[in-house]
Amino acid sequence: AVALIASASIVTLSVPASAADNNPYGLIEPGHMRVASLGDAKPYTFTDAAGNFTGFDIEFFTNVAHRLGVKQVDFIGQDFSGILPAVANGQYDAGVAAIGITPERAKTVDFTTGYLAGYLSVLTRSDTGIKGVETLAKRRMGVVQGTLQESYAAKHFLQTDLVRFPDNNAAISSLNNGTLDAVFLDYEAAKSYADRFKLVHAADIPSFDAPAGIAIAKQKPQLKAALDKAIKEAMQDGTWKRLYEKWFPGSPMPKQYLPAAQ
Ligand SMILES: NC(=O)CC[C@H](NC[C@@]1(O)OC[C@@H](O)[C@@H](O)[C@@H]1O)C(=O)O
Repeated sequence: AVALIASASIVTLSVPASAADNNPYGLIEPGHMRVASLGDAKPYTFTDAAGNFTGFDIEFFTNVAHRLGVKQVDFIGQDFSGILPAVANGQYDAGVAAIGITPERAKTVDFTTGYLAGYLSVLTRSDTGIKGVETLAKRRMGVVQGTLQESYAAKHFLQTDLVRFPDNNAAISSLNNGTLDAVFLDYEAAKSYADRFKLVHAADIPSFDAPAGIAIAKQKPQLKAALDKAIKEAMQDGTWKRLYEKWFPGSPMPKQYLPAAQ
């Protein structure tokens, strides 16, 4: 038999050096970042009265992006459950919204090093009699789809009716109109909604094993390395501490993000 020797001609598409140079982080648009975030997770990420995104995560990320030389950072509101898939498919350069780093989520996206560790909190009304997690049985509790609160509640609050919502606002309005007995969300957001609507803090569950990180698409090692470096710099020069005190006044401060003793 005649052996057909296939001559594989290897075509190397050489990307012009300039293209690689002016977009080392593989951004959708060089020098510009499109970031998926939330409008209703005050004080982490939210839109103010003028419709501008602000909050701890927003200001911290913007500071970090500027350290990468990225001048223009645009935040776009998304339902939480849509953020990671949209970051993974390149619709956004990053996802920033107090997104806890977990092995499950790291199958879809890559995360930077963590920048915020805190609690998951149960929020209720003063008339429900809910005092702690033991009093959640047979009650209706709202969670935002795709959050750690959803997976934690599904695993641990087996006697509780879980109702899934696209965002915090929808869940909180159901709590306020009485169709829910509680909502399970992040500690600082719970505090903000409690102040605004005279709601009551019922329980805090530590989530230190899943600190919030910046979500980026996989296969972007230069972007990840640059973001990690900038995050560490922002912690070391006291930026992180200043922003934490600005947005979470009076809250216990995790030690691991403070300037290391020189
Ligand atoms: N913005 C949201 O609704 C995110 C909800 C939820 N945040 C959990 C968390 O990242 O919030 C910030 C810190 O307290 C972390 O320790 C915590 O895991 C999550 O990642 O699912």
